[in-house]
Amino acid sequence: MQFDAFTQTDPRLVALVEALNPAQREAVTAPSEHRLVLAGAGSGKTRVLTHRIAWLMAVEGVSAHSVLAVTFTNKAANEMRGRIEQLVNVPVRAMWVGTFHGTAHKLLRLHWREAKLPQNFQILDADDQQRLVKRVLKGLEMAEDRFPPKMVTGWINAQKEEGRRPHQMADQGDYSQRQLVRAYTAYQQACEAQGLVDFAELLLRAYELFRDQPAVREHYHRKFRHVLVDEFQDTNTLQYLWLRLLCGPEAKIFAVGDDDQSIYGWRGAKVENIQKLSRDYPGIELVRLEQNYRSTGTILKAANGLIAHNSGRLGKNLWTEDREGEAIQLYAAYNEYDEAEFVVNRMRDYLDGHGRYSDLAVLYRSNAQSRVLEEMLIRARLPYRIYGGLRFFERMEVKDALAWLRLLVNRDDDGSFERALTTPPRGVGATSLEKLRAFAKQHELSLWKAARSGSAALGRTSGALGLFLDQIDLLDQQTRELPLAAKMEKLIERSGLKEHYKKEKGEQAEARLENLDELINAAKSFERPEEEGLDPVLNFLTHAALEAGEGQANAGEEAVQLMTLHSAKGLEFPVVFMVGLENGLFPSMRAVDEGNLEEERRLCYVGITRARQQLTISYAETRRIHGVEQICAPSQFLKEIPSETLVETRPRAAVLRSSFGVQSGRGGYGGGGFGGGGAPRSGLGSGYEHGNAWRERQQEGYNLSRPALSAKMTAEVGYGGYKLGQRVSHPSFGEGTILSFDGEGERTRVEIRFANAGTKWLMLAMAKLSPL
Ligand SMILES: Nc1ncnc2c1ncn2[C@@H]1O[C@H](COP(=O)(O)OP(=O)(O)OP(=O)(O)O)[C@@H](O)[C@H]1O
Ligand SMILES: [Mg+2]
Repeated sequence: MQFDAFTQTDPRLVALVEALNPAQREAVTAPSEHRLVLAGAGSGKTRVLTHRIAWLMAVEGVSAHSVLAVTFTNKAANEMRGRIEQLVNVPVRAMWVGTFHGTAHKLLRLHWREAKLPQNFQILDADDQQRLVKRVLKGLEMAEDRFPPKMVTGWINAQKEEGRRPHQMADQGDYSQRQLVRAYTAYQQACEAQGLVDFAELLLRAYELFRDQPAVREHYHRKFRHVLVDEFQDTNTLQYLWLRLLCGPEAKIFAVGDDDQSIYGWRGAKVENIQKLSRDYPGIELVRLEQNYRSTGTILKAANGLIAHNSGRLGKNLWTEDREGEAIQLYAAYNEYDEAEFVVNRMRDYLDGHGRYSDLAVLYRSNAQSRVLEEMLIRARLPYRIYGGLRFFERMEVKDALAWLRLLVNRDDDGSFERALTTPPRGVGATSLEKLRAFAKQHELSLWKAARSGSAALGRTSGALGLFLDQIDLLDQQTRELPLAAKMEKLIERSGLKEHYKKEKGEQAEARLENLDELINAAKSFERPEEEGLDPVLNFLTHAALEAGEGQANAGEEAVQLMTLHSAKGLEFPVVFMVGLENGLFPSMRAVDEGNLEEERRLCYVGITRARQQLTISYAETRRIHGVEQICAPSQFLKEIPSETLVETRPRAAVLRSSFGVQSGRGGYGGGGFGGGGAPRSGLGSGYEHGNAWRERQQEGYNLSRPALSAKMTAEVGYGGYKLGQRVSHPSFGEGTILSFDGEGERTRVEIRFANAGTKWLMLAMAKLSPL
């Protein structure tokens, strides 16, 4: 049916199609055919999908029962349902809208018998799954060091995601592979026996249900006449196979996606599914949307320019009618604290102009980056929410490591005692722990004291426990004299936590290890000399406890949003900060090593295109990694973004920043050595001014290394003749590089990274340095 006929008859339908451009309208109102909407970010794909459903219901008389819509997150599913209800003005509870996992779960609940599951089957979450795999490995006498449970779990999940069952792999591969298949078989048997279903199994079971049960398949073939999928580029092999099975001969597929936003290849997503879809449904109508409605001209130009560096794209041309808008602000921070402070200051400026907290989003590559941002947001009393994740000090691995530190400080802290005793696991089981608890309670002792009592009542437990107690005492002795960060580092190593999380493998493990490293960085920042007199360990633990309970906004409350670039997919915000654009961080070292630079570039494209009006990009010239200040090179993506869309922002000379010892060395450069300056100040960012140094540097080929840059930016300033980036020699510590200064006059302190003695703060006046 053509929309024109309706525009005159029903005002609701007028509204439905009026808010669409001709290409979108065409996609929404076209007769039912298979359709693939392939279009760039912000071109209205999700909007078209939602309107399509509303149109089908309102005009084509399609019942809510016969629609299946698959989205990427539960949140997106809820929003989509709400939007459709608004458009058609009736509740659409009967409609199936959800994620792939959610839909599979629903099907298995409804058809547990055909799926050969017990009616009350339970979902195994990632932790439970891991534990079960561990038990299975033990039963098979497969050594944990050769087959770490985390690795085996990951392997099993990957098989399931490719649709492979153990029997299909029998007698294949080398010895290790055959052992893994043996573990998969036994694990699967254990799940079946106990009525347990893990996440990957949800999808595989649902797929097999459709494959093996013609009655079920045909029922859904009759039911679902319209199957709509958002973010199609990130479907994996099994999801695609399942979609194909779900769609009967009468069903029409409506898939929307963007090959330039495929960012889950590392998790098995196959962007090739886009071509596959065209091959498997030869008559499929391809729709292209080219007008972007989200971002300003400048932001779009930056995104287009960046993504043009990828090869093998399906190609599209995205434009906007929107005004050019402000230039993208680029900020070269001295270090991560300076970067976070800058972000918070810009947020304050925006909020002063009566903007809302929820307009603001900070996007980062790695989860661990949130810590410093959180610290600054809490200080600035800006409510924030971590979208799709936990606050830094609430993350499991961070709490695990802190439990060990707490226990060193206070052996009678029962919570920390239990946590440290059981993570990493050391063979003290639940029954033994129960016995210990009972004994402690009965004698009114802490768990530590109860365990130390060596009571016979604790039975066999005492062996493993005794070892643990001795380990804690020994660690305490060994680390007593160490500075806080070194102590933390040693604890993370010696407790076995690092090894424990390493075994997990994959992106998740990587994130946990990064968080543990970040914890060492956090500890380092508590070694500040100005806080001498206060015990840094206690100070640090108090800080961690307080931050875990502060700042985060409650659900529904207005808040600034923090999230990884991956979780930002599909979302949009008026003001976006993309932080940490440094080689090694973004693009991540791992991605580059593994040849996934193009996926990283797509991730950057996703980040840029989340912004509606303002985008600020930043990188730090130095960043603490493993507690050591490292000099960073700006991300290669910065070079790939058209330079005319960027303008460099820098602190004004008058604003010598203060609060975080390590960063105020930056004070030197506001005076002017760095680049051209001279550009008019923008109305935003009152403490900052904008220059065209960036452009000049680009013209220079932008190949200055960081030390060269640092030297350049401080060329005209310095403390007592010393400059940032300068090489110096110290009578005891040897040669090093100046990283920052703090304080003034006689009280000036200098931070130096020594080649053989680590990084140290010294009083400049006393330090007996000589320039090299
Ligand atoms: N025809 C239109 N008129 C006005 N606004 C529109 C139109 N089409 C889309 N928009 C708006 O543009 C923004 C981007 O739309 P949408 O989120 O649907 O894009 P998308 O293609 O799904 O983006 P992404 O690739 O990031 O998922 C939304 O705010 C949407 O409401
Ligand atoms: Mg979308």
